[in-house]
Amino acid sequence: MLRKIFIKQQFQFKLKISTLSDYRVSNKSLTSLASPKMSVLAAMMELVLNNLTMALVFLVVLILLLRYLQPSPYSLPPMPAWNIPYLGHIRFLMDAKTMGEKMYLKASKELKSSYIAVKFGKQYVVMPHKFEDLKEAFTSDQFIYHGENIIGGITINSGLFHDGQRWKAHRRFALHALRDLGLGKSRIEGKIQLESQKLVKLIASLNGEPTETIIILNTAVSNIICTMVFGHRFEYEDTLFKRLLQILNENTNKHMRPVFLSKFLPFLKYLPGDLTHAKRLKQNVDEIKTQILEPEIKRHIEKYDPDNIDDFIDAFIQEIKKLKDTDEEIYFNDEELMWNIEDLFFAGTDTTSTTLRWLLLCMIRYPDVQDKVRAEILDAIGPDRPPTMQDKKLLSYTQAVICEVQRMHTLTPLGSIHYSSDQPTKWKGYTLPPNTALSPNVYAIHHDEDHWEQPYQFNPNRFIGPDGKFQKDDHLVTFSVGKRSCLGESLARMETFLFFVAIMQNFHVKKPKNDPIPTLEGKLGILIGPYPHRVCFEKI
Ligand code: HEM
Repeated sequence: MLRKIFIKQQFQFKLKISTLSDYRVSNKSLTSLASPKMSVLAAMMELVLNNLTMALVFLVVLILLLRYLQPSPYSLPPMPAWNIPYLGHIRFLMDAKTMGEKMYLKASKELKSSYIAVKFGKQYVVMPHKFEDLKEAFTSDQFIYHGENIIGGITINSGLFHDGQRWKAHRRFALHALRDLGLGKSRIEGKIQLESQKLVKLIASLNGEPTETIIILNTAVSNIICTMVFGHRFEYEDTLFKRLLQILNENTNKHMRPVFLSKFLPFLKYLPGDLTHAKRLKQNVDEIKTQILEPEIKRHIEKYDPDNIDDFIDAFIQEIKKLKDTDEEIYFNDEELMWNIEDLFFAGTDTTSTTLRWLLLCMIRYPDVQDKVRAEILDAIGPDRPPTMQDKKLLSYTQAVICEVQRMHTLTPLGSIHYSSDQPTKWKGYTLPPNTALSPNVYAIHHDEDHWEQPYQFNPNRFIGPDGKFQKDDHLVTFSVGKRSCLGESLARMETFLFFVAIMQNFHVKKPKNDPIPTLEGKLGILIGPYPHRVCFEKI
């Protein structure tokens, strides 16, 4: 073998010499002016110069290749094939219809591992596909970060979605403030009841004419956040309010997904135009800030009365005053207040209204289920009395339907992305690189055959226990788990229940006679929601 290599090298050397002598013969201008030794040197120089570009390209490729092949001090869970150098598994991001959840599930099955890793650009992402692994990861402090908020080169500021001390201070404050303002108590329940009666009135005024549900449901749901944050609701025709809803809707459905994707492929921000939608998102956020939030905050500061804390803004102003000259002062000022309100609107509007839209769509697709829900409601509370949270225990089937819709139509199939710290992290025997992302495949968890019987079938009865009563299931992780789980979970549950029951108590939900049957496939945005479709509400 060695001999073969030696002969090959001798042959290549001879070839080089002969190439040089050929070159000397052909290039007379050089050889005629110099000694034979000099002419060989000059020919070599020219050859090198002529091939310098090639050599440079070769060198760069070699360096990149060596860096790519360099053994890593880190180890990762099994990775799917087709990891393109420097781009990674971008094929998983290419599906225009889904977040790739089904492809990751397929990869996890092929790799025979319930957790896998993928790479986008330089970013490693670990993906648990089982409830137990998600719970373990999110209830520890290992993946408690949400990562940097500089996206597409633009700072998208945030209080409640931030990290470290700032996030802790804001989350603690928001939980206390929302509780003191009546979350979990009858105060907020009364406001939701009032809003649901307004919604019922609005729907009744349509006289069974077909309507898109996005606007009316968004209006009702965001009025609850307005009541909590600003201390007042808006009339449905209010121009400013309509614009606020339009912006919120645009951000969730058009801008937020490309912005989040650009977190993984940061080079996109160098391309011309606004490919990442970051500029448009920022423009919208700024409009909400200047047109709605700043005037509201100003109004609250002017009328502030410490003995009359009515809403979230009042409570925040009180906190600013309380924490003046303390270490936490930096987290409580007008600017931080603004970001906290933005977060509450962003997190608390489309999530709840999209859940309600899925519920109504499923009632159209499963009329027997709709009839059973209505029969239960009418039997328990009759046609006139507005529902209360006390009625929940009487409405087991209705609760089961809500859970089944949340399971089948997961709003966030890849959950919310968390990150590890800036140090290597030990996880399940692997050493993950600093700032590894963790994105749970919630779709896979909600369709796990080892846990759910016939997971692809719509069957509310899976949430009914042997005693015929509603039975909750921890594997339904709509609001996530752990320290970063949804801050508005109890509000969202209350809203979903009270709005849904009020609609079912008053109307038959149908598709318009000549419209096609609305699809159960989801439309991709930052959440997965139903495709636009029209609904007829027939008064009972
Ligand atoms: C059906 C409605 C809702 C759903 C499905 C939902 C779901 C979620 C999910 C999956 C997360 C991510 C948790 C994680 O990072 O592990 C989250 C976070 C959050 N949600 Fe909700 N949510 C809903 C309604 C609301 C409402 C009404 C509010 C506000 C009042 C709200 C406020 C928040 C906030 C502030 C966070 C960030 C928590 C943190 O990082 O500490 N959500 N939500």
